[in-house]
Amino acid sequence: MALSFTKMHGLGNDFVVLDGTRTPIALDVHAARALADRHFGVGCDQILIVDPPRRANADFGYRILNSDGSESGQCGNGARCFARYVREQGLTDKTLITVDVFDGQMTIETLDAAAHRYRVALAIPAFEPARIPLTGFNQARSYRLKNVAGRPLTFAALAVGNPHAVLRVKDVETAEVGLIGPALEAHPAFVQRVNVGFMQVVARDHVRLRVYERGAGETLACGSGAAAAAIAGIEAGDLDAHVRVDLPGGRLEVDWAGRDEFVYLSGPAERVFDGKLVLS
Ligand SMILES: N[C@@H](CCC[C@H](N)C(=O)O)C(=O)O
Repeated sequence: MALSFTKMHGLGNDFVVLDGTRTPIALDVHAARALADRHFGVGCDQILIVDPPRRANADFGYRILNSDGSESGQCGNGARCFARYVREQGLTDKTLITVDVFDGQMTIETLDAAAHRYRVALAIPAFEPARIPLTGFNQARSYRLKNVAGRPLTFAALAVGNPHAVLRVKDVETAEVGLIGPALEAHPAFVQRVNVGFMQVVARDHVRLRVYERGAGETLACGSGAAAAAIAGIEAGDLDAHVRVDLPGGRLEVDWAGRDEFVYLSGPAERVFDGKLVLS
């Protein structure tokens, strides 16, 4: 049996995209890991599956699997690639699509089809610890853990469909991403693990960011991480409502008008190649 796929990326955060609208796609942890493996498989940070909608008002369903086989409720860079994919595969010609994600819905707008730029209304951020989920704390602007990889750590925490911790650093280049990232990702306070962002504030409308992603390690860009970092900075009073986020793979734009509002993420979506997997 052969399975068609498309390799895509958003600022180097790379994906294998599969169409599950015609034939249902079930990938267990082992199959997902094998597909995402950069040496023995196609290789990617995440696998994105386009599903039929789960609710009457949606156009599609969206499943996201990390390279370690775990499932996530959100992938911002993937959402832009998703929109490009469904249009180019002829699955829709809409310029505004509504997509069912794990625990909600998001809309994705084509800003410029020729330049492949998209804007995603990602989620209304959640700050309540139970919704992140983060245990052992009451809701606060910042949280402190005494010992993460031997260091005391202060961070903001929120969910935008998936969980994020955001740490402030002086310089993203020298941030201890490889040490703190995996230690906080797996800290027992985050019962479903967490994506860990390291944010350097450059100006009120500009940050630099690196993200150690849950289930994938450090990536060249993380869309939901960019949104979470901008929100954390806006909540702290250090950033304005429009933020340019520079990641190792390039720039994303985030807009957030405040509590109870959707956060918007804008950026590119690139198609790399199409292929066929022969499944034994
Ligand atoms: N690359 C993503 C986030 C993918 C999921 C994440 N690793 C998680 O487990 O929540 C993005 O662009 O948002």
